[in-house]
Amino acid sequence: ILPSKMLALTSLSPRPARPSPSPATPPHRRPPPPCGRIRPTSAVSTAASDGGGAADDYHSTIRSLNSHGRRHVPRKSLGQNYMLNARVNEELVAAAGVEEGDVVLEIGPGTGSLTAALLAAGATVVAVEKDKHMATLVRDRFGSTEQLKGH
Ligand SMILES: C[S@@+](CC[C@H](N)C(=O)[O-])C[C@H]1O[C@@H](n2cnc3c(N)ncnc32)[C@H](O)[C@@H]1O
Repeated sequence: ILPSKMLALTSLSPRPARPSPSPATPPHRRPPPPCGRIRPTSAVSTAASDGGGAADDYHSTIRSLNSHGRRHVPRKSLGQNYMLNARVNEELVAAAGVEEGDVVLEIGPGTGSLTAALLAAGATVVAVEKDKHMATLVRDRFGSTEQLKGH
């Protein structure tokens, strides 16, 4: 079943016809395809830029990602994509029924955007982040507070 579905999807998106290679340029001499440099902002979600969220969170997240004199490139292998819309995080926290005094285990806080909403709701957050750069970023973002325990 799966292969035929995949074929059906492929048939909905036909590839544009390739231009035939110039006879003067042998295949092994063709220049590589253009590949633009990945800008850090293009590699993260831009939910806030659609007008649906808090602009401050978007800008502070981008600043955090590029702090410490480095260019953060999200790692696909770690599923690194980040929520930039503070309102969505607030809705997630409300939907989960997180209340003052709750203890929440957050696996993979990333930039700490959901962490911020959890802390604002009065929860104590135990955050476990595998990427040491992201872990540093979260520590820097919130400073030392009894409400956040990072690992
Ligand atoms: C989808 S991103 C985080 C999203 C974040 N909660 C937000 O709202 O922006 C997933 C995070 O989990 C981290 N991560 C991936 N594998 C992990 C693991 N095994 N243990 C802890 N953190 C992990 C990644 O480094 C990344 O920061």
